[in-house]
Amino acid sequence: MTPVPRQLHDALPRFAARDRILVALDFDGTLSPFVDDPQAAAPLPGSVQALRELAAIPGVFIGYISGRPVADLSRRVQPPDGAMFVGSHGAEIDLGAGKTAWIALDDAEAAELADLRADLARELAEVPGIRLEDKPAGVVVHFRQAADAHGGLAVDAARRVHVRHPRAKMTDGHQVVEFALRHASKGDGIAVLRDHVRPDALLFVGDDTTDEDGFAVLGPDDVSVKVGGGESLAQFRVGTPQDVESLLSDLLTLRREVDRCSVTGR
Ligand SMILES: O=P(O)(O)OC[C@H]1O[C@H](O[C@H]2O[C@H](CO)[C@@H](O)[C@H](O)[C@H]2O)[C@H](O)[C@@H](O)[C@@H]1O
Repeated sequence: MTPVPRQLHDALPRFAARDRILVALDFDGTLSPFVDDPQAAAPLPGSVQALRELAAIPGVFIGYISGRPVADLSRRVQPPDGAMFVGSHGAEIDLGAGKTAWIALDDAEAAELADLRADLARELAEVPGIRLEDKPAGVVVHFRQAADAHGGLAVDAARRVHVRHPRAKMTDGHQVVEFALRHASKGDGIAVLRDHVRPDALLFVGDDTTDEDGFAVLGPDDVSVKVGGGESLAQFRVGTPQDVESLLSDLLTLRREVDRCSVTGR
């Protein structure tokens, strides 16, 4: 684990000292390092442990916010009790205690998705190393395992398909192009979590283009952290999911101290 950058290190104690804090995390590229097979992605153990221990401290709430469907995300993150989930980039919500919003496509949307998927499969049939991932309201073209030139061909093919299916939202990600028939965003998801928890401050950590919608809805008391390079609205930046482990471990130490002082009155 590497130490968290100086400015973020200075901001964490203020965040940790607020009464109610919401710790919200993206999954792929943030809690989990990227891997070739999306089904093999797993959170780093230090982050899993820190989140479990944070969740057990009064006033701390944990939320996972991902492009993955909630059913996949909630199995994969090894969550603490009481954790909340935003999946499919904001289109699915699980706040626990039956407070859920699932995607149920109507017949026209289901037919559109089936057409879109078939169109992609046809266009990509001759491109080696491409994998399609199905989601409740969309489909993802993965080219992490393709040669660079083939990745370029896959992106071109995806753009051609998009012209024929303009109702779908197309988003570029890390070695993926994603199509979705429901146009929610991680900003929408964060708004739902905020409304539910009513925290004094919120920390959101993410690495991808879709996480920018989350950073965009944060306020002056909140803390935003981008993982990796590229343009970002986030206030702070770390390099890797291993750095996120360090960040969560530091936050745990700080919040334990806040809790200890509130119990002993010192
Ligand atoms: O919002 P996230 O939790 O960051 O999810 C975004 C997409 O992540 C997954 O794809 C990414 O991770 C894969 C596994 O490491 C990697 O192979 C791929 O190249 C990455 O783009 C996931 O498969 C998608 O469904 C998510 O939308």
